[in-house]
Amino acid sequence: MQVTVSPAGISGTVTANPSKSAMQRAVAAALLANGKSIIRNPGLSNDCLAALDVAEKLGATVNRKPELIEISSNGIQPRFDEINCGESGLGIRMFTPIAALASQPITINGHGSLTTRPMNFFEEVLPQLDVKITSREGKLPLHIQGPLQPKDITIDGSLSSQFLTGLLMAYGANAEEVTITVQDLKSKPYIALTLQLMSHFGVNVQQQNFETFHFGKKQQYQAKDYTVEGDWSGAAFLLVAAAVAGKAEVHHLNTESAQSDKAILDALRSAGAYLMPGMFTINIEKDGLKAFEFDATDCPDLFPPLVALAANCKGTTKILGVSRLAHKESDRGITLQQEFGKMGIVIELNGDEMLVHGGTGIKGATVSSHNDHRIAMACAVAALTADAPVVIENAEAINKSYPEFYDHLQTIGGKVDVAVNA
Ligand SMILES: O=C(O)C1=C[C@@H](OP(=O)(O)O)[C@@H](O)[C@H](O)C1
Ligand SMILES: C=C(OP(=O)(O)O)C(=O)O
Repeated sequence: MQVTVSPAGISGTVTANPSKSAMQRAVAAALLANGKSIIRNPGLSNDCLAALDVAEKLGATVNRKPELIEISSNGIQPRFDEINCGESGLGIRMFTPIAALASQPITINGHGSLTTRPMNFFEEVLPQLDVKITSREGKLPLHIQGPLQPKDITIDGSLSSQFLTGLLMAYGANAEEVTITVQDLKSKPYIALTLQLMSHFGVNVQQQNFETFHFGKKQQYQAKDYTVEGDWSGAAFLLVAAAVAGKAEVHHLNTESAQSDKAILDALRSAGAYLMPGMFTINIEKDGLKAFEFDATDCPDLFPPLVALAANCKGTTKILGVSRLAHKESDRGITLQQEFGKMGIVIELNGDEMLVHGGTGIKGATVSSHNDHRIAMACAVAALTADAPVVIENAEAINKSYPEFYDHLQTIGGKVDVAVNA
């Protein structure tokens, strides 16, 4: 699908889409519980749909209603010997240890960019928990056979927090007096979100400094009623759109959320945007924008919207944390450099540092999403202040996290033309 976004002013009110990070965790917890859980404001992005499909294959019954989803479960009781996590990094890294709670052999698969993302962690760690595993040299498909036995273990958290999220969720089902110790954990707020979600579903973990995670007496996930929060990582694009091209009011964003990407507010403030945050509504308006510095090591998904923001800020913006981007849906440091380069914005990559030379004028161009949802959305936002339309190829990539994105952009004034067959 090809989408053309034309330069336009932004003005309007919109409600943030549901967070796929929260939704996927909730589906996993509902699967691990006994009884009927209700998920309100459910996400229907591809990653969320993949999580629902995995939950069904591992034993849950999913009943979709107009405003909510019911998930009934009796814990892990696989109905199939293969699960498919779609393109979701969180999905595969969370559901692999969960599937390993079963004693039967299971193949874990996925498609698209997920087939090239590293899973070596599991080969190092799962055998220590009595799980047999083979892979295609650290990549999909994974063949596992449990049952996973929670034990004291030390792991490396530097590549991704998602592996720890998976272990925490799986341990929650039957761990007793064991501790996970983590070295060099990145993306810590995502672990705070995991612990918050687990606690909502009745499993509490004692953590210290995000280094040790202790499970005391045996606990059990309880079926719960859960409302999915608005997604800061998707809303970041709308907020930046307003900051560079007009104004907007975005609803259903919790400023007290555990989501790491609410840090977009700090970056917008540093860039000089005019912000009026309420408890669940953010009002934002364009003001004199200036280059800024921001450390995105623990919120790597903010790089694409930050680059769209920086492209509009006069001067050189410095963003730290580039090393966190290599293994996402694309190698995002490089894809941002390439695609923004086509729009006339020079980006330098110096080790862990990204320098964006902004305020030089954004040019109309044909760009590629590299099948990466956040690259497509960043280019769409950059188009708002370009000198001519920007054509985005493989624009359907947004469906991974935010299928409503182009509609939402239009709701607040964006000019978006979709060529379905292109
Ligand atoms: O746990 C999660 O929901 C996520 C964790 C982050 O990954 P890393 O821990 O690999 O940074 C983030 O990039 C991803 O989009 C979602
Ligand atoms: C990297 C992302 O997700 P995941 O790792 O879950 O595929 C993302 O949403 O940008």
